[in-house]
Amino acid sequence: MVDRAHKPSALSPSTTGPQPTVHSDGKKVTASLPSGDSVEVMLYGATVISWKSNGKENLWLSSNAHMDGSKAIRGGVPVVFPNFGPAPKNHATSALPQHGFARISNWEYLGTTSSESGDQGKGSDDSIRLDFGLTPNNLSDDMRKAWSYDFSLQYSVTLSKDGLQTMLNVRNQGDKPFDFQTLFHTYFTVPDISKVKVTGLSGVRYIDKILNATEHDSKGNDLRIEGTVDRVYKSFPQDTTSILVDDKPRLDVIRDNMQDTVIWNPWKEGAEAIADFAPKDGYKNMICVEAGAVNGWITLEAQDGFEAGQALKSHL
Ligand SMILES: O=P(O)(O)OC[C@H]1O[C@H](O)[C@H](O)[C@@H](O)[C@@H]1O
Repeated sequence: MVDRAHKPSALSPSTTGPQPTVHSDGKKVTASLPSGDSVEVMLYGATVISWKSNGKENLWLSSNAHMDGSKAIRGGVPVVFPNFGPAPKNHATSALPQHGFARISNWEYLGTTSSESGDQGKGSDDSIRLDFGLTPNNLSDDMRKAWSYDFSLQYSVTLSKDGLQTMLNVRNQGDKPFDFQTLFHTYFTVPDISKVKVTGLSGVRYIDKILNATEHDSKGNDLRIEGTVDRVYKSFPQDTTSILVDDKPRLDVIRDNMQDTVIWNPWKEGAEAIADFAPKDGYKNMICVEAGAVNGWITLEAQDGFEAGQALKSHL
């Protein structure tokens, strides 16, 4: 799957209608649709750093984010694998850093597929998929030693009008099972956190990481952010979590084969303590809604595969 030959960095122009454009400079892949939607993905971490709908940004990116591959990128959509949070002691992931190695490894760009559904006029492509791959060959020696399983990841980022889908395909290429967690650590930008409501949490139990990881029942359907929030909502009955601004839908996160969602805002104190979080009052303009499989571990048998993801919809 990830051995697929590299594809050309730009699609050839066509006479059939407006076409998506794709550009890769070896560090970043950028794709745009005729509708004014665009996405930028760094090969470092396969981190989506920008997703625009109609030219308007949906994601938050720290102005102090490290873009040189020296540290996980603070903002956008970092990919968490194979452990979420600090790795537990006495576990196969114990020697790995917080949130694993996927967000701090250099991925390969595998190529592009565009498709037409006819919505934007005859002959025009209205979605474009960018594929990225990661295998042990792409890991640093330290990471390979710390987690020595034979795996492959294919990460597909599909841009469509008002939508972005991210799908992760995990394969165990080896002869012994491994356990993993995964999550899309999506930082959304919002105009004013005091006007934000998160819905779709009704009836979901959560682990509150700032209350000694104690478990609670969500009260009511809506969550307002009025201080530090760091919660793992687990085993959702419903697929969609939404961000509303002034009671109007702004963004939807639709899980596909992922049961959990982390809601995180570091607030003032947290932002102060995170060196690459800038500006320091940026917590007023962001919220992380992180779809994942992080409550417990997924065991992948030898030669088995797992696929899961999220579809993001923008109402901007
Ligand atoms: O600072 P990072 O390693 O990027 O982690 C940022 C945050 O990620 C998740 O949302 C966790 O639930 C938080 O506990 C953590 O602080």
